[in-house]
Amino acid sequence: AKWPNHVINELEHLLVDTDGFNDAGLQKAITPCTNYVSGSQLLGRETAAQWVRVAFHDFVTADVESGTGGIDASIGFETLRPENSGSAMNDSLGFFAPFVNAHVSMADMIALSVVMSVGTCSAPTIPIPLRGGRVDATQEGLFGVPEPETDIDTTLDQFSQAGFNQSDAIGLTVCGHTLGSVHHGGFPQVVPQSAVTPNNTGGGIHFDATPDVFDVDVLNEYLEWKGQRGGPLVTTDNITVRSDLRLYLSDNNATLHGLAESSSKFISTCVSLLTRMINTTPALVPLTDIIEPQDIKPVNISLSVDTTGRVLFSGYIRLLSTAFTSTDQVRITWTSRTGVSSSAFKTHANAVQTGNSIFGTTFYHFFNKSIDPTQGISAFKINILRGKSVEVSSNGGGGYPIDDVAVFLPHETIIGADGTLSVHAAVLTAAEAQNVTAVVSAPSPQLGTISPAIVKSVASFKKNGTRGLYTLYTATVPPVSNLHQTTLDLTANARGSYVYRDDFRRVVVSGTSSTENT
Ligand code: HEM
Repeated sequence: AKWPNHVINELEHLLVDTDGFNDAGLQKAITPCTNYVSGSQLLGRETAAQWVRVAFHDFVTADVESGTGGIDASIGFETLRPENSGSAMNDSLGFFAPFVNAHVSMADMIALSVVMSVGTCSAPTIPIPLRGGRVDATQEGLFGVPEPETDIDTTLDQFSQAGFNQSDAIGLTVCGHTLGSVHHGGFPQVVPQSAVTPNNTGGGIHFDATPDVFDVDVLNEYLEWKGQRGGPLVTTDNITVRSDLRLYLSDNNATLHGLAESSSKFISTCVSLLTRMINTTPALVPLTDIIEPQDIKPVNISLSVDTTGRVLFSGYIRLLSTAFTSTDQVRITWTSRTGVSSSAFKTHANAVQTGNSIFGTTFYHFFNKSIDPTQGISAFKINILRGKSVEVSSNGGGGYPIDDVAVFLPHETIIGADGTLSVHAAVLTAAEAQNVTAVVSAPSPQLGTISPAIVKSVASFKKNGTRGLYTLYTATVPPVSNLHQTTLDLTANARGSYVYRDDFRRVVVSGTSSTENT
């Protein structure tokens, strides 16, 4: 996919920037994999396991024949149903909510969290391919999550409606139940009060000896009848709630014996089943290509127009250690507004900071360059210099596009005492803009779910002075919830039906305060 693809760039960021500079903050929640991010460690709960369970509960009420349900975050509206009991649902959606924005749906967060959990809680890393583009439901969906009490025929019917046959259902369940526990708190009919101890106040009993590792242990312990013997849903005294045992025995353990052939057979089957699970979405929801870690990634690239009318071009180039080293140098070259190249149109990006990820080390390079506004800029290329060799990254040929006609100025946003925003933009005067507007996308609370809805509104800009070759514009935006997740797409309609855009900009940059002057 050509840059910029905001969905892919955002999800790639959450997946790859997991530590150090520009850490997106997702992986830390499950590091180490025993961690519980939503409360006391003494509860015996595990965030990584919760994330996988949430995805299962969202997915399994899909009706693939009619093309409804699946991973669509409808689970947020369904947390009061007995079939979704336990703390996993609201813990997870509550943790994901601050990550949601105009291009990151809650449904994509649910899918991404499975990839993150399985990838983080395995060594070597088990990679589940991630696609993006899921759309959030606006209301609850069908019932139909199998419960410990559910009889085997109903359970298999529920999986079948979601597109999973008997051996898929057995496989997916044993794959899920390699992580985490069944808790007395939530499932007292399965786990007795005696499991509750001062260090395990939620009364969790593991499915296998390694509840924080995505591995074949659960299966081996069950088949060899040792350790946790498959866990509480196999071994509980309450026969009615031995749902895993009923499921595993429904084909006389044939599926499980097949999976137990080797650890790699187990892992590859789990990858395939979990991939199908997270890619089960309502019909007509097209998913993106598989999101690969980008070796070379432009990050936070933006233009600004300063008070003297200078155009400032800035951003980061992130290199990944899978293809580059810390000593590789980065140079940016660009073409003018009309597409002309010049040896003068270049700048260095200096190595600033690094981070780590399951995909390698990230090397961030920063640049901030003043551009001659009479020449402007329309596209840039990234040159990586190693010794005498130069690798040019040109976004598939034409360069990375950047629009210098319409420029949003997030550093100049002013927040009034009542939360009203005054936002600013600069549009090249020569373009003779007729109409400057912005769509503001604010993740906002909605009734019935902890997951935010993206509320969109349109702001109309008015002329407000000039800066060099640019005309300044300003608009008023009513108070938004979640200011730091709110983004704006600026559009200037100009002479000759040209349309200029500055898309997916944060309305404020962190650190912006109401005292900043315009
Ligand atoms: C017949 C099907 C299933 C039933 C009846 C079932 C039931 C349960 C129950 C009762 C718990 C305990 C939750 C708690 O105490 O918080 C649990 C935990 C879990 N389940 Fe399932 N499950 C099924 C299938 C699956 C599948 C297909 C997956 C994922 C692919 C999955 C993933 C998990 C995970 C990761 C946990 C641990 C959660 C934690 O530690 O907080 N389950 N399951």
